[in-house]
Amino acid sequence: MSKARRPSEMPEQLPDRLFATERRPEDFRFDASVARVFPDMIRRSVPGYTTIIPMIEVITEQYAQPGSYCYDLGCSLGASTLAMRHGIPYEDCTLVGVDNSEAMIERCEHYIALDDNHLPVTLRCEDILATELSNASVTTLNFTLQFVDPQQRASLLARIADATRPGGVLILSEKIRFESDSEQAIQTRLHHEFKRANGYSDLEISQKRTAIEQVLIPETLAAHRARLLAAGFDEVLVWYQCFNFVSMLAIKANTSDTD
Ligand SMILES: Nc1ncnc2c1ncn2[C@@H]1O[C@H](C[S@+](CC[C@H]([NH3+])C(=O)[O-])CC(=O)[O-])[C@@H](O)[C@H]1O
Ligand SMILES: O=C(O)C(=O)Cc1ccccc1
Repeated sequence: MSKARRPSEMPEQLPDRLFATERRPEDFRFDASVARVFPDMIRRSVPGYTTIIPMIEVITEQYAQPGSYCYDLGCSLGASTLAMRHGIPYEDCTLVGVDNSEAMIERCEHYIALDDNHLPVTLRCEDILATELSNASVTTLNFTLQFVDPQQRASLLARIADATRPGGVLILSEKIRFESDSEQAIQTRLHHEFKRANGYSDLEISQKRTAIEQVLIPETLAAHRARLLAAGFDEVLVWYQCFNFVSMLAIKANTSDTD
């Protein structure tokens, strides 16, 4: 007899209890245990995530160009990829999602297949530092650059800017740090209060903090801005901020604007 399947092959999603009991300190990794709880984890941990995702659709609709590539770098389970898919108004655009976690990409394939929009999506299980980029109109790094080795960030952004057409954009969402120690302390406390309001205990907050310390390296808004401009973008603006989480839009001017 054939095995009963969950409706439409929906991957199993669990609540995030990864840090609820005492565990030995180990660096955070995007493995299968994180992939299983990821939708719950990111929604309860990142202030503004549930607003940023639908806005990625709005921004993509504004900046996608016919016959271009749209990239979602660090696509995880495809929330930002699907937002881009729904925003792209041209059938001849190519949408590419890239993530180097096999567990994420495997589940992402299921979510893409369940979605009601049928623009083809190519998923690459690759390092975004090595993935090929060209002819881009919209590229998204939705909370991914923060996990890249700081030494590698400038060359990645330069590669993205080089691959971006005139009038194209990079949507860059990041956890940031602040130059002022007092602002850093206040914004961090507010972020932790947000997590507490979403049901995380002090133990979960403190163990997760230790686990991400060496792998999620936040930078200041000024550092992001300067590096995006040096990489070849012409304008950088913040379109969203909640506590220490921001989303920026880096724009390549239209050639007609710069003449
Ligand atoms: N060098 C790398 N190459 C490829 N993938 C990478 C790399 N470094 C990290 N990743 C991947 O980047 C993703 C970051 S999560 C993105 C959320 C998604 N954008 C969303 O809108 O839901 C953000 C977060 O967890 O805070 C993970 O899936 C990593 O495997
Ligand atoms: O949970 C946190 O404290 C964060 O800073 C955000 C986060 C979300 C998902 C994976 C790693 C970090």
